[in-house]
Amino acid sequence: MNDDRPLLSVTDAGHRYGDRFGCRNVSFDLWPGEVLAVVGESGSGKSTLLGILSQRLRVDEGSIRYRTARADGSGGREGSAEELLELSTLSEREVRRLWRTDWGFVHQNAAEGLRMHVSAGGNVGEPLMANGWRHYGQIRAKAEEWLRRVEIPAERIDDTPATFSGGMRQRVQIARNLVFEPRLVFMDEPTSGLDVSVQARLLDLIRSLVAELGLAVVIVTHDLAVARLISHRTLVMKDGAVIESGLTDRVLDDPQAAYTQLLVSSILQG
Ligand SMILES: Nc1ncnc2c1ncn2[C@@H]1O[C@H](COP(=O)(O)OP(=O)(O)OP(=O)(O)O)[C@@H](O)[C@H]1O
Repeated sequence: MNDDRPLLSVTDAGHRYGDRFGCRNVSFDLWPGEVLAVVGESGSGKSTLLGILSQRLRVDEGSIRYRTARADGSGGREGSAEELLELSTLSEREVRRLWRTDWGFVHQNAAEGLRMHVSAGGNVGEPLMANGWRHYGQIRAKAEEWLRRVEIPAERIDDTPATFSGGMRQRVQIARNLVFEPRLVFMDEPTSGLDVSVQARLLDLIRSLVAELGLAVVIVTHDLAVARLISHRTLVMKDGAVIESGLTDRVLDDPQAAYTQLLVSSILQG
């Protein structure tokens, strides 16, 4: 993999709801292996930004380019064939292919990212089948391996996520999203709503898997502690615009924008 060029290049991107912008003039590059946190208060445009990056929402302004390693169509996976895709020009089929081979999405609500009444093993095996795996034993072995990696006890492989705790569901969701070796993973508040101790363990797990696999991640969170723990760089959003960005430690330890200073100090005051 050529790591010297960004995987994702966002230039002045925006999305409009009617005549109002949900986010606007957003620019950044994301490299393989890099975790970018998007923080800001409710209504600041975080979900809208995640929406246009992941092609769930239309890009009304600007450009989002993604560097894929795999040639489109019926051909094999000549990993060396790289292609720079302008997301707004892709067909639905091309976007679906990216979801199958390149992109993962970890939702806040596990029910959106999992099939709650399919076994944990089935949830993790499905993306492999979508990528052409046919041999049942191999699929099952890979699902077992991934459930182990996310610390789900082997004896729970045939149980459904509906019977799991919140933390376990998120871990299955992570396994389902990483098993096919994506290059870019979107995460929308993946740890909120969980107990603090469960949250800390899950963040640790995410951090180690992301480092091990060299994934690029865009994580939306309203929790600066999450950004601190997991991200290399942080974008701070307010009223649909990026008001500050930089290395996470710099942004949180030495915030330049008055709004970021306020965010950081409100956390310090508890
Ligand atoms: N479907 C929609 N229709 C109209 N306006 C919307 C819609 N979704 C979001 N907005 C508006 O766009 C702006 C950004 O919202 P967005 O949901 O992206 O913020 P957010 O930072 O993700 O908030 P939260 O943390 O509460 O999810 C807000 O002003 C919001 O009211």
